Amino acid sequence: MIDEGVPRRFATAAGLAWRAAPVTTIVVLGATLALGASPVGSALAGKLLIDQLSSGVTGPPTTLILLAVGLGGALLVSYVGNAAVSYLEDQHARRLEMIVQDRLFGKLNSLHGLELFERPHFHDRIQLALRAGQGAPHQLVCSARSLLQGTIQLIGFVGVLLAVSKTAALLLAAAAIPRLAAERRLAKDRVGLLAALSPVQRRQYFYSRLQYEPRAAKELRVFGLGGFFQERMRAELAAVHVSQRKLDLRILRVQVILDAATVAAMALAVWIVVADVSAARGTPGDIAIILTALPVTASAATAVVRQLSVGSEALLSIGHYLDIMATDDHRPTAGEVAAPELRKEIVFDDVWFRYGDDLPWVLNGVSFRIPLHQSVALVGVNGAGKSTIVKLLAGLYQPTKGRILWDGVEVSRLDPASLRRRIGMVFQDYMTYDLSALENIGVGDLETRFDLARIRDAARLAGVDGAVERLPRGYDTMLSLLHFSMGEEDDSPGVQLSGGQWQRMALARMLLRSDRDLLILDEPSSGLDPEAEHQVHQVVHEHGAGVTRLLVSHRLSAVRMADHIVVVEDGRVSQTGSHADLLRTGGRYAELFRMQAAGYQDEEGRPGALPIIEPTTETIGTGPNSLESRSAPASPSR
Ligand SMILES: Nc1ncnc2c1ncn2[C@@H]1O[C@H](COP(=O)(O)OP(=O)(O)OP(=O)(O)O)[C@@H](O)[C@H]1O
Repeated sequence: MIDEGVPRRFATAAGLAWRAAPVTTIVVLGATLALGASPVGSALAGKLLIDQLSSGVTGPPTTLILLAVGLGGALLVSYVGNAAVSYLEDQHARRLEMIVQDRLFGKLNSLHGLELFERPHFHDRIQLALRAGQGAPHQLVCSARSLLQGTIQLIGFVGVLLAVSKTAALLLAAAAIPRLAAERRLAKDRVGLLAALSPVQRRQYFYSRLQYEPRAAKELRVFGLGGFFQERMRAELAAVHVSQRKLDLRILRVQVILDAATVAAMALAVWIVVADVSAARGTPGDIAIILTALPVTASAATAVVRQLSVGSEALLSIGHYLDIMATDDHRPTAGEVAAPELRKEIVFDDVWFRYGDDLPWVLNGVSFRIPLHQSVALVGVNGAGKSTIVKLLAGLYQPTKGRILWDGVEVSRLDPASLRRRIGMVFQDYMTYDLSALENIGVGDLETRFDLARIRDAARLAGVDGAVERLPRGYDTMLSLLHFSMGEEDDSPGVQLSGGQWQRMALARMLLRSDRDLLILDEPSSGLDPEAEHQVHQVVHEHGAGVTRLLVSHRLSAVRMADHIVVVEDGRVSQTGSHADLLRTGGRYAELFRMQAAGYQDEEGRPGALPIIEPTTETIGTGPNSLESRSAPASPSR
């Protein structure tokens, strides 16, 4: 929320500006003082020149020369100085942008949980903070500079005006007061509108992206949805425009009234001075300086008020930046203990969880154990809570009630980064990065991301090495439909893998971490054909032997190899045991298993063309049936 105090916001902006470029800040400050004084200097030099020439007294030529040089110098400072300061400000703005961006993204990357990233409000706040972060500190620095420059100018000219005519000076000052109040109000309205429009703009962005993203292009064309989303995008944009137009109209109305009042005050002031000079209460130089000073004073006053308004708008926006920087992960105990090597077991002890206070319970007291060096498979129907269990174990959410224990220490007390270094994981909704094939696997372990030999080993185990080798640039091929073009001319379509091949890339990414304490595989083979799926599980089984594993799969033929099977129903554990135990005792698992097995049997009850797969000793990556000798079905898990 934007409830940070103005001094705090100002201190933040000034601190950022100073850290971005201290020398530039000092130079700009000095130049600002000179620029603020130069118009007053040139006006005074002009008045003195005119008075000197019109007095008829022939003074020494040195006075005239000095006045002319002074006038020229003041003009030079204001012209050249403005260009130089504007150059320095642009440099300053870039450094400021870099610092603010570093801090904002540093903050976002330091948030360990997923909760915040799934909230629309948080996304709106990020957008506002990014916008504020990019523009507001610089806006504030510029307006502070302009304010200083304008104030010096104003003080100088008001001094001149006071010397020439007090009434004229007071008149102009009076005209500036309502402008000040109105601009402050409008600044608040502008920032308020920005925040109010954020959700609308988010939706508009979402609908617009759908119309050009390659991932959505298929369905949009097949279902003929282009016009539908275009219309929705249009409606959101129209709503944005209506609100903006309302504010623009209000600003226009206020400004027309204020400008008219200023012009009237100026006309009155000129009339007063002209009357004074006609009555021999002034000199021709007074008229010259008043004619220069009046418009400059009026525009300096307007500029000062405007800069106050721009500055306060920037200060309000900085509230959004501070808001994100102050965001916490609601993890009061996290980070106290570095995750130790797993020596005994992981225990889910009466774990309850729901995704929000107003949402239903997803886990209702889940308890089970994952003993060291053993494999546990989670089984259950869609929505039973399996992926939620997995995400809780990885520390991406915290249990609402109950405990998850890593060798007796609550996972919520462990430093999340150290915990994740001990885990290798494949997600059900794995990522497909717009990076090279090498990096797509290499990001699984950043420390060895350029170690081609290790990456190839992982790819071979996952059965995708051959497919990658056949790509136009092998492991250096960019895997992206919208690949990062190498130049203007390079507009060839990017390379994409099939759904199954992508899944194997995700598996290879995890296999780079197969030396970790715990491997978590959430539906690692859903996009693979049955034989490939069996082989993937075989690899995980053989390669992961001796590693503690948690596996989620709907294919019960794949989980039967697990040491323990945990059946999850409606957020509860309904059965545990080995495959044989569970078949013997009957119940939900036996029911599901028989149902799936029946699908693979012919009418006489014999195994059909796709048998329930028993573990074999076949090695992945070699032989005619190796994964990579066959192309995977194009059926991504998402
Ligand atoms: N981020 C989320 N926010 C709110 N609800 C969620 C979220 N993720 C999952 N859920 C809900 O939690 C319940 C359990 O989901 P979960 O993904 O854990 O089930 P699952 O057993 O893995 O299902 P599947 O077999 O379909 O993958 C579902 O009702 C789902 O709607």
